Amino acid sequence: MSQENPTLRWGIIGTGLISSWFSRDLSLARDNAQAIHHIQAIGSSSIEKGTKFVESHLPDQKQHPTVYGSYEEVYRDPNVDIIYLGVPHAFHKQACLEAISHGKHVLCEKAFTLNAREAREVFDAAKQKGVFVMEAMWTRFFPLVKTLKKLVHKDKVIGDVVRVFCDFAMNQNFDSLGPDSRLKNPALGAGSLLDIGIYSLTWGLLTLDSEIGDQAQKPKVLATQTLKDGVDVGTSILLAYPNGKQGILTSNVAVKSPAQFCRIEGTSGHVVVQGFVASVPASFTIFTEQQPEGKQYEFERPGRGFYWEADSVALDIAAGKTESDIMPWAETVRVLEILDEIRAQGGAKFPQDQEN
Ligand SMILES: NC(=O)C1=CN([C@@H]2O[C@H](COP(=O)(O)OP(=O)(O)OC[C@H]3O[C@@H](n4cnc5c(N)ncnc54)[C@H](OP(=O)(O)O)[C@@H]3O)[C@@H](O)[C@H]2O)C=CC1
Ligand SMILES: O=C1OC[C@@H](O)[C@H](O)[C@H]1O
Repeated sequence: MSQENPTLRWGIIGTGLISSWFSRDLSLARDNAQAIHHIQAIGSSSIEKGTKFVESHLPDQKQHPTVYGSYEEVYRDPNVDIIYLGVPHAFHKQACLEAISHGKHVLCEKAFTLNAREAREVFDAAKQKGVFVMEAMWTRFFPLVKTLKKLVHKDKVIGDVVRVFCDFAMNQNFDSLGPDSRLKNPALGAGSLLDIGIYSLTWGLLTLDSEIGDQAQKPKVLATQTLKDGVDVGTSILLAYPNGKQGILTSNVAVKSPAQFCRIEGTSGHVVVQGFVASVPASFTIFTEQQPEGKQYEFERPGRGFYWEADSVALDIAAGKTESDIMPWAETVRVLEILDEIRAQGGAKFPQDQEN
């Protein structure tokens, strides 16, 4: 690691599954790290839970993080540079606004907010405070994705992209979940779409178009959802682009997708992306007339791969930026506008949609 690598001091909010994955990855020793990450503080609903989190997931930290029994104390901690939000979607807007009001930078889990209106409110606040804010759509930061985008959009290895299929399905044992689960309670943003369908949509958007945010083309959106007690357990999306390209993108909480979760079809070949699920691509294979047997590209991924987005955030903040070029504010808003349209057509509603 070079001396010039920037250092970020993180305050982790919420001690559930994703915070454990993210914190462990930040603590991983890596050869090609581009930043130094310190977990400075943990914010939890109780000191006991926060302490247990540190013991379970960060036992080897040289300097143990400060554990707070509230989120607000983390926002107030002068030794914290950036807040990582690992709480259910429904709390993202309020937590972002509170962190920003204390002048903290924010990396907020996907889905960034419940709808596009909430996201605009957060970005307006970030703009006023001049702080960095980003949706933690970590998959976009995988080296695999960067390489794939170059091969598809710049080198045109499969000609012009015509169709993209992507599926993220996993059995979440929906029927056995309690009513307070974030995967079951509409007030917590439950449903396959914001939890996992957002990845299928992401693969469609980044492979059907080389541009993102305001520069991207605006596809027509057609969608249907299967609802159980008002929660979508399955969503199917068709993105229809003005020039005829189509994305067929799906999510489901009752079955598991096969490992080949994405196929990108072009005028002179196709690419298959493989991985355990669509959030964690591991390799892809390019099939062309010249290589009908396929050429596979594999990528190393020590730990889980959350450090790629974290390094990118650290470099952006060190450069004085308030948003990422890879996941800019306009792209987060665009994704949420599409998710809003899908829900309007499919029928999944959140109580917060009614708020002004
Ligand atoms: N990038 C990725 O791969 C993944 C991203 N996620 C995203 O992370 C977020 C959190 O998901 P996940 O970690 O699975 O959720 P968990 O239920 O495992 O943890 C959420 C944590 O948020 C805090 N919390 C505050 N209020 C509530 C509430 N009313 N109900 C439940 N938890 C509450 C709790 O921490 P405490 O008690 O300590 O305050 C809880 O442990 C979601 O937005 C999800 O989309 C999730 C999994 C993977
Ligand atoms: O982002 C996610 O990816 C992995 C899933 O297990 C999880 O439910 C989801 O939030």
